[in-house]
Order: sequence, then C-alpha cells, then structure tokens
Amino acid sequence: MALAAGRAMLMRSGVRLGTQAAARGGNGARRFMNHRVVVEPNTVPGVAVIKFKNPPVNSLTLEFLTEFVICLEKLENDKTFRGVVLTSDCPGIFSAGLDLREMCGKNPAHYAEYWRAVQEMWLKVYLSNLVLVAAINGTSPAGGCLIALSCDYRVLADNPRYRMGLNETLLGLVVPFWFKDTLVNTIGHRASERALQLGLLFPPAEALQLGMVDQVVPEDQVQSTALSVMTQWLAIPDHVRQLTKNMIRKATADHLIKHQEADIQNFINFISRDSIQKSLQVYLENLKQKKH
Ligand SMILES: CCCC/C=C\CC(=O)SCCNC(=O)CCNC(=O)[C@H](O)C(C)(C)COP(=O)(O)OP(=O)(O)OC[C@H]1O[C@@H](n2cnc3c(N)ncnc32)[C@H](O)[C@@H]1OP(=O)(O)O
Repeated sequence: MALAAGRAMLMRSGVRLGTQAAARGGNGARRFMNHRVVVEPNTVPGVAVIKFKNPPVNSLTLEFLTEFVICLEKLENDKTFRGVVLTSDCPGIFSAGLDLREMCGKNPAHYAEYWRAVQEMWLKVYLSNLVLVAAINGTSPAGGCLIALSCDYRVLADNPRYRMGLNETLLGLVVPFWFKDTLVNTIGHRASERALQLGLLFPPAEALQLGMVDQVVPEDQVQSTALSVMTQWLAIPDHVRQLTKNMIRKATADHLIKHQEADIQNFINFISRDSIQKSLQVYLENLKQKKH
C-alpha cells in the first residue's frame, strides 16, 4: 500500500525507480540509487548501507520519506539482505529532522499527505524485520533523532558539535505521542520528561550516559563500528530475533496504527494554527539569519 502510493508520488515528482535506479559499482556490486537515498551493499555479507543524501541538511521532505520507505521495502523483500546500516552522506549532519517547509504555508491536504508519510516511515523503521543500526555521523535533532531511536542499535560520532534529541518544544511544537513513546522506550520515563519538556539536544557523552545511544566512537570509526556490531546481531537466527523484536515493539506501534487517522487530523489542526505557523516561520527565518 505504502509502496504503491510512494511509487505513484515519485512518478508524479519525476523520480524513476526500477532498472533506471540500479547501477553497477566498480566491484560489480549492485547499487540502488534514487535521488536522495543511496543504498550500497557492503563488504559484510547480507548487509546494506543506506546513505541519506538530501543536501544541505537531510531534512525529511515528502520525496525523501517516500524514497527511504521504498528502499527499506526493497531491501526487506530481497532475502539476501538481513541488516542495514543507516548513515548520512551530508558532512556533519545525520538529519535535520522534519522539513519545516513541508509544514509551513501549505494546505490541509498537503499536511495530511506529509504526516501520513512521516507515520509510514516511522512504522517501517520501527517494525523492520531487518537489523537496523544507526551510524550517526552528524547532528540529529527531532525527526532525525526519531529515526536513530527507532533503530536496533546506535553508534554516535564523538564530536561535541553533534547534538541529538527531540527539541520540538524549542520550535513551539508538541511531540506526537509516538515520538514520546519511542524516546521513553529508549531512555526511560524520568529522563524523557526532562528532555522533552526542555527540548534538550545532547552532546555525545551525555547521549551515551542517558542510553540515547549505545556507543560513542571516533568519527572515522562510526561506520566500521556499526558494521562490526551488525555481525553480532546477525549471529542470532532471524526468526527468533524478529519475533522477539516484534513482541517488544508491537504495542507501541499498534498504538499509532489504531489512532493513525486521528493523529493525522490532530497534526492538521495543530500545524494550521496561526500561532504555530508564525513560530515555524520565525524559526526558519532565524536559521537563515544566523548565516549573516
Ligand atoms: C506537531 C508536529 C510535531 C513534530 C514536529 C517536528 C519534528 C521535527 O523534526 S521539526 C525539525 C527540527 N529540526 C531542527 O530544529 C533543526 C533545524 N536546523 C538546524 O538547527 C541547522 O540547520 C543544522 C544544525 C541542522 C545545520 O546547521 P548548518 O550546517 O549551519 O546549516 P544551516 O542552518 O545554514 O541550514 C542550511 C539550510 O537548510 C535549511 N534547514 C535547516 N534545517 C531545516 C529543516 N528542518 N527543514 C527545512 N529546512 C531546513 C536552513 O534554513 C538553510 O536554508 P537556506 O537558508 O535556504 O540555505
């Protein structure tokens, strides 16, 4: 369903999938390439590396979300792959989170389409049958942090400029319950209470201490560490690991699935308010201003 809708959307936006999107790398390995998401099979058998390539900041545009979901779906359907490392091709930035322009000055139909794409992306990542390891090689606020939190394991680059967290309150936004649930499931209730209300973005040492990430390593070792962690996870037979993952995550995902339409309506109502539109515009304007 998501794949069909995504394909239709990508056709509308001019992105071609299938054979046009596949190329052969120098070593003969198959390399799926769309515009904004690059998928590379790696030297570790059964493992692919997905690189986010939506410059300048890997913001989660509608097109990006759709390509990302399609890539994951293709890898899940290709039985040669058992694990995926998620990382970024944009230096210093894992993902800047939801694209603010998708939530600013648009109509309700657009907000509905965008929010459904955000929900579908989260459900796809959170419930993936694949082992997902986030190799976080840059800053990752809000939606970028959500993607990392939804993986099975997180390796973060040891660079104090790279901050991670759900900073929505600083934008005047309230996190949806499923963002909150994902954080609570990772770092616990009390730490989430503080982090969410204050919109805290944590440097690597604090993220590690909180359990927001599993490992902090030198920047040039993020991907290699993610790949060696993957070997440990792949030593477990898929079916028992998948059933165990599903048992742990199902209730959290079902909560959204059950309330998906209401959650979309809530988003439309909230984001359409004049006051919210104003704070998003001011936030975007401040991002531009800081350059001058
Ligand atoms: C009810 C809704 C609930 C859920 C809501 C939201 C969840 C979210 O994910 S909201 C998004 C939260 N994200 C952020 O707060 C990050 C904002 N960005 C930054 O802090 C910085 O851009 C960042 C640290 C990521 C990178 O810094 P720089 O390398 O210095 O780059 P610039 O700041 O100059 O940015 C370059 C360019 O990109 C635009 N930009 C940045 N972030 C976003 C974004 N999230 N969406 C859209 N566009 C973004 C920025 O404005 C610059 O644009 P130009 O000025 O046109 O070049």
